[in-house]
Amino acid sequence: MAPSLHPLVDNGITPGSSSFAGGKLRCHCASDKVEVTLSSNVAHNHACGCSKCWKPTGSLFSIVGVVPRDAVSVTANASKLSIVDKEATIQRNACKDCGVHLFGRIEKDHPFKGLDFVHVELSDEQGWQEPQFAAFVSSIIEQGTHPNQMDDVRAKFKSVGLQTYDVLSPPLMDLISTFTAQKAGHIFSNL
Ligand SMILES: N[C@@H](CCC(=O)N[C@@H](CSCO)C(=O)NCC(=O)O)C(=O)O
Ligand SMILES: [Zn+2]
Ligand SMILES: [Zn+2]
Repeated sequence: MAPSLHPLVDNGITPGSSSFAGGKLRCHCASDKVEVTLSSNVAHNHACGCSKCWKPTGSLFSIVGVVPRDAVSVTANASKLSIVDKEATIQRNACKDCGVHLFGRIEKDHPFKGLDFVHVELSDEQGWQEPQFAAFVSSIIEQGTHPNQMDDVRAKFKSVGLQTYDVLSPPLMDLISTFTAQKAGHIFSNL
């Protein structure tokens, strides 16, 4: 049987709703769940194959999107949260008991500072933006996927309509490079 890419991808993509304005994320604990309330839908939602993003058990990919950090509030059991790696660019706040990542925040100077990374599958509401692309696809090899499986993985994403990238999508790569160029003194009008 083919390995699961992610439950939100394996059987085809369900479109989200453009009028959806957010909802609640909850960790996997049986009781005293950490709850995070989002007052916005996500953007740039994507499958991520990197080793750092939280994935459900048995899945090769995470599904992760961004929301403005002002749209994120911890509304229950905040004391169970702990930062996985304080040195990482994205400080992933995980539940100490079940390990689920509730939100990832960037504190350092970075093109994505101001955006928090979240996993919409932690919500039981419908309407979240559907995955738009697959990122860091080759990174799954670093976690043990055999290189000869990569054609199948990329073909599966293609079959559900998702483009694959080995870093991020072109719009996000352009944002990163624009930030780097501005730091170097380039001035772009009409951005
Ligand atoms: N091959 C590495 C890649 C790790 C990586 O750079 N991950 C990206 C994407 S996370 C969501 O798209 C990143 O921005 N990381 C910053 C951070 O995690 O702090 C691997 O697989 O580990
Ligand atoms: Zn938990
Ligand atoms: Zn990732």
